[in-house]
Amino acid sequence: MSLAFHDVSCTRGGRVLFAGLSFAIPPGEALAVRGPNGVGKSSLVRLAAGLVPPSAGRIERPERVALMHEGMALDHELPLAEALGFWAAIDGRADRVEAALGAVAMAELAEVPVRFLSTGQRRRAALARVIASDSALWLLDEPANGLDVAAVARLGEAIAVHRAGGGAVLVATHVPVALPDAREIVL
Ligand SMILES: Nc1ncnc2c1ncn2[C@@H]1O[C@H](COP(=O)(O)OP(=O)(O)OP(=O)(O)O)[C@@H](O)[C@H]1O
Repeated sequence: MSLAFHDVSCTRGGRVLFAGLSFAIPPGEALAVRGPNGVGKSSLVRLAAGLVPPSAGRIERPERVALMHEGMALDHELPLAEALGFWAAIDGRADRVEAALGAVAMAELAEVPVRFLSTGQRRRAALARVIASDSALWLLDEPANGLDVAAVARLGEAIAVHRAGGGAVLVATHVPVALPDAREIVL
């Protein structure tokens, strides 16, 4: 099992966002989390990542988890490939940077400093960081925000490749992202 929530409750700012939530994402599977603004999608992703504790219940996750959310956490001063390489080296996967840049169609931007990237390019760079990490579980919070149609399609392809290799994915999204056979939770 890649990720499992057992009777999980989430309370933020004294308000219960959800309670008694149970689901599992086996290897190779995807789960889409949908719902209106402020309902708790990002909070669910943060719980899944272990960044905030559940107010009740238990969460199982694999050792290697990759999180993509609003912040990008790439060094703005470094060329893109180097900024990605910093994190990939920590993950012991420095050899994956080139392929990850190719998967998000950014190979030609490898030498461009991160601070010059456009909004959509920054999202794609964040996805490249996830791809390079070679983590069993991807947690993607609004990964399609700011992406053009072609980039959304490549996001869908990257997810499909990850799943075909036995990876699991949780996607919180407003935008339709191609997730064939994905289960869905509506908060
Ligand atoms: N650290 C916090 N302290 C208090 N309240 C919080 C905290 N973090 C989130 N909240 C509240 O919890 C609720 C859910 O927030 P969350 O970001 O999980 O929603 P969301 O479904 O991802 O929304 P959106 O679609 O707008 O991204 C919101 O009302 C938010 O104000």
